[in-house]
Amino acid sequence: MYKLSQIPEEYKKKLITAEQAAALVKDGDRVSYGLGCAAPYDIDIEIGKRAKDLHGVEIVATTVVKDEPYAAYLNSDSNEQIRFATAHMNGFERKMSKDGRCWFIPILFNELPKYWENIDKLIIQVHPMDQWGNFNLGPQASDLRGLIRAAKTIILEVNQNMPKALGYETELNLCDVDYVVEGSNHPMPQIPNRAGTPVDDKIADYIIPMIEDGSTLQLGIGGIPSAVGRKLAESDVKDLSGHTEMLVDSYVDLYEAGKITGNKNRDKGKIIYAFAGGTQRLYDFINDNQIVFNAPVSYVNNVGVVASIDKFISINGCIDLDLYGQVNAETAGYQQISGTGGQLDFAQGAFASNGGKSFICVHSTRKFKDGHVESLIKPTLPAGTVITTPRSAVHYIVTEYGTALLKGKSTWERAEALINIAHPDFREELIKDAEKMGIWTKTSKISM
Ligand SMILES: CC(=O)SCCNC(=O)CCNC(=O)[C@H](O)C(C)(C)COP(=O)(O)OP(=O)(O)OC[C@H]1O[C@@H](n2cnc3c(N)ncnc32)[C@H](O)[C@@H]1OP(=O)(O)O
Ligand SMILES: CCCC(=O)O
Repeated sequence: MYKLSQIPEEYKKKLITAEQAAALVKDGDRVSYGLGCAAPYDIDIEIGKRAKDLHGVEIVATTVVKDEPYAAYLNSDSNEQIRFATAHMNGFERKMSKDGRCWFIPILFNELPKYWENIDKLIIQVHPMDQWGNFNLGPQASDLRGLIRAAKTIILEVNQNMPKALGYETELNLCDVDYVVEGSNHPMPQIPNRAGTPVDDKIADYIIPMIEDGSTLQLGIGGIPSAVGRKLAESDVKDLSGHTEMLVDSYVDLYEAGKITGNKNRDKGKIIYAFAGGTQRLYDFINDNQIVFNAPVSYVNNVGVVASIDKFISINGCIDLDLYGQVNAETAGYQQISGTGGQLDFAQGAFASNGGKSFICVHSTRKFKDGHVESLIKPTLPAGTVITTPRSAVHYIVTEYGTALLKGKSTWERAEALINIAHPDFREELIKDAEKMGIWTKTSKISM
């Protein structure tokens, strides 16, 4: 630790330009850009300028909330110069992956801080330093401590727009930092809540009556969880709390609607979260606010912690599922679309909670670019598909045709429950498939 009087001098000694920071990246380095809003802007631009002269650099980042390609990617020509890896894919990571430039790291999100090792340079954006020499890490405590532990060199890009996130393990002291860059204060990534489609709304309408007063909510990313948040804010349900991996604008809506009392049996009065992504309204809500409490994902997504919170409600989306109830939330065949993230953590934790429920939601069909329509409840999943939540861990599946309770159900009961919430145009075909698969009985009841 530095004495208070040493801090201004030490800060000056560590202050470098973004260009100087980028020059510290050496051939063969493994560089991390952190997670969520932590990804740097100015230093990334400078690394981009050097990209063609670099060899064998790997940039690892789990952006989730940022949908803007890195300059390091845009300005490099090949993996010989810079290659990328991520524990979760979003739009531009899917593009990098299609180009053969980005690899996926399969994770259970609650374990992520423990995975990190051999990070040569950790380069992240932070909130400006306070008088005690502490930099607030912004709203992504998530896995950052794991990265800090594993990093040989830590370079901070200070961004005055980064909200100050109160919580646990949210500060890094100047004495533990190697270099500081005062950045150009890029605005925070803006991710508005998705306007729900009529199908999202129908799905939300099935879920809302199953949420009791006094529940604690985890809402995931995507249109359906957003629709649930919006409709809950307009509903009669009351006395809600938040404990969520990703903090999104829906929580501000619920708070403003007077729905959040924080009256839960653990971390009373706090909305607990691992990382945030939303609009400026969300970042303003987070800034220096004791009500929203940022914590590492090893706590937030810990199955035991989630299980210990009564009436825990987890709502997440998926890409497709099969008649056994195996859920894929991350691939389209061989193509990685997203990631396991915390889906399995919350599915298990919510089911184990007293009065808890876990919902995995999906539209019954999808219309593809060439115009053909497929049922997203499939007899078996296509080759290459990854199982995100195994059938044993799935509680409720919800489509716009209703809810299917899978826990404790036999294979044919599952097939029956799932076909009943499949699109009516596909039910007959699915029954034939279920018969072939030996998971159908003559007594099964299906509404056509
Ligand atoms: C951050 C959190 O969610 S915390 C909660 C726990 N974590 C998780 O559940 C992680 C796994 N789940 C997820 O990532 C999401 O719920 C998803 C991806 C399954 C669904 O999210 P949504 O935003 O509703 O999905 P959306 O319909 O926009 O699809 C996302 C992308 O997948 C593509 N996609 C979706 N389904 C398919 C499909 N069957 N075939 C091909 N592409 C598909 C879409 O085209 C879109 O890609 P694009 O943006 O490049 O066009
Ligand atoms: C980084 C994990 C994000 C998710 O759970 O979707």
